[in-house]
Amino acid sequence: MNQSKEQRILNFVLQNAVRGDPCSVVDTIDKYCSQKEWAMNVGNEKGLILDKTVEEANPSVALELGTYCGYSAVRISRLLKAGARLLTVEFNPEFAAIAKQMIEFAGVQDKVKLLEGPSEEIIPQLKKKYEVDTLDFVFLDHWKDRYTPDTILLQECNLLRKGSVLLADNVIFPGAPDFLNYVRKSPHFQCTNYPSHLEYMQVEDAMEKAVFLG
Ligand SMILES: O=C(NCCc1nnc(-c2ccc3[nH]cnc3c2)[nH]1)c1cc(-c2ccc(F)cc2)cc(O)c1O
Ligand SMILES: [Mg+2]
Repeated sequence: MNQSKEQRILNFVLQNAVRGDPCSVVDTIDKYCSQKEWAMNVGNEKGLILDKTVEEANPSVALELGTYCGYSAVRISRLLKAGARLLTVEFNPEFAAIAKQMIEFAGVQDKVKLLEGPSEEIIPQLKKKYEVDTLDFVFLDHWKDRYTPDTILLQECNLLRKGSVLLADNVIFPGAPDFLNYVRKSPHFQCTNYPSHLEYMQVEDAMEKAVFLG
């Protein structure tokens, strides 16, 4: 049975990155995906925007929607203060299995909890089952048509507080036009756009930051 692209990415990391070193895992994935096979990791250019936004928010509890191979889970968790945690949601069991190994190899498993299932099922469980009060930071990088319904669901579940930071990937390509419309028109969000490029390509993309105003 031939390997999946995601398995090839993981194998390249296991053979070329430094175990327990999140930066080397991130750099090794970027090396593979820019030189060998494109993959939908946030990448290094948008990754720097992600880094700055996480550092500014300095979250105690962060949520990621769309784990994929775990690139941004490793990237985010390497910046978390002691005791802070990242919950990351992945729908696809094959991706989740790869991400779990990627997270463990990077040595960030104590900061990251990987939740398998659809976001619309997991978000309503965060308070009771995963002991979340409110979320300080949310990275939206899952199916682009889920950004808006899940942003509404987060509010309905009282998971956002004044100052909660949402950061959305791919608002230009593949695009999340309804999400941009929703947060920019809502009186409950203060939005900032960060023009960038699609990971490993010269195609225009952007990230959108939406701070919840309560
Ligand atoms: O689809 C993307 N990302 C989503 C993966 C995912 N990984 N997990 C989920 C999930 C997780 C819980 C969910 N709950 C309900 N749906 C769910 C979906 N979705 C994506 C696609 C591209 C892309 C660009 C150019 C192309 F030519 C083709 C593709 C670029 C990107 O940066 C992306 O992020
Ligand atoms: Mg993305």
